[in-house]
Amino acid sequence: MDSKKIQMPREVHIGADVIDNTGSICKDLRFYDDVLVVTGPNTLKIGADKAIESLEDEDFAVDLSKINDATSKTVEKIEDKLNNISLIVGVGGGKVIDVAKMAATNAGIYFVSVPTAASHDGIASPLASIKNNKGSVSMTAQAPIGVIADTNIIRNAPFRLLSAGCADIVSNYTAIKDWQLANRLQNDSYSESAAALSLMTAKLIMKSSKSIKKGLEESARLVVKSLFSSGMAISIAGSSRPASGSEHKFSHALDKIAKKPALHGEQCGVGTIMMMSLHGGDWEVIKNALHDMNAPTNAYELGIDPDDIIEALIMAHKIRPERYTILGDRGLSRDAAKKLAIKTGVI
Ligand SMILES: NC(=O)c1ccc[n+]([C@@H]2O[C@H](COP(=O)([O-])OP(=O)(O)OC[C@H]3O[C@@H](n4cnc5c(N)ncnc54)[C@H](O)[C@@H]3O)[C@@H](O)[C@H]2O)c1
Ligand SMILES: O=P(O)(O)OC[C@@H](O)CO
Ligand SMILES: [Zn+2]
Repeated sequence: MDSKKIQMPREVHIGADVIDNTGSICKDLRFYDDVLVVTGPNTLKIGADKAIESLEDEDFAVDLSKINDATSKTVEKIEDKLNNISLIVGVGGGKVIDVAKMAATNAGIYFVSVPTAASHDGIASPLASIKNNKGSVSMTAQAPIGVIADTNIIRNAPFRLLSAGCADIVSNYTAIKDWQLANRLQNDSYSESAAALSLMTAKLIMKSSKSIKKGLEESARLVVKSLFSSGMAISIAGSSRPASGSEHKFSHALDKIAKKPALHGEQCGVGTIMMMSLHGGDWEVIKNALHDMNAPTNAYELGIDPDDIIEALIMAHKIRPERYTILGDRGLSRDAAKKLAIKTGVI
């Protein structure tokens, strides 16, 4: 049997105000050289400023880069700024984390993940979703050496971001069904332990759907821990298969088609409702749980034109065609796509 490599973070810090310990955590991780902090336009004041202050208090020389998207061009721009830098600290949402992770991987240096929102399960995973001229590509990257998730910042982030994180976890249900199908029909390699961890995480978040509340530290902590364990399922599998199937293809297609896409997790949640119906599963349970979590369940709540939903359903199978799912090789016809979206109340 082939050998297997599993990458995990070395230290994970979850709690109120842990961002103020960024400097000492980086010292404990044995870093002492120059550090580049990567952040986004909204997250500089919310998080990056605090991380920089803490790093400077511990005598790190800190450089700063602000980014707006997660494209391969932006990754290259960050790589160009890495002279004498031995560590990148990414402070922000999923796009910031992915760019920082990918640039550090390409440059052969380390990366610390400081999520300011619990909106996606890439906070600790060894993958980065980067857009290039072919669309979104899931790229192998180094797992962060450390994760610093400040639940005070995360609980005060717009509640929509937390709901999106829950929906990204709910999508594990259809991702696992797709993975099992690909294993049966295409002999794709499958990991029982990765699938079990991914499903257990999705079940836990579904069970808690009514108790996840705006502004609560306990809710922020629960979602961060669940995103972390979903990311660990990705680590064990060595690919995003335990957390990304047909519902993610639909979301990636919407990112290409919609004038103003919704949040990644929100789109994946709506995709899960429809893909669960295609799998013959209980899509109403998924829909009700998403509703309880305040996540969108239809085109109107996503702020997306119903015609774009249909187009994305028709295009979805062409995204990452090597990843076999319930959409098969030919995907949905226009009539079937329309029927599915109407039946599930998405349009
Ligand atoms: N690498 C992986 O394994 C993985 C997993 C899941 C998702 N992803 C990727 O992550 C991205 C989605 O992440 P996202 O939903 O965070 O999107 P995003 O990075 O675009 O962030 C959404 C918005 O929230 C803002 N924001 C973040 N924290 C905030 C805070 N505390 N207060 C106010 N605003 C805040 C950001 O500035 C941004 O405007 C997608 O590109 C997706 O493909 C990657
Ligand atoms: O490989 P992708 O489809 O980008 O998926 C990664 C992540 O979004 C899983 O939740
Ligand atoms: Zn996702």
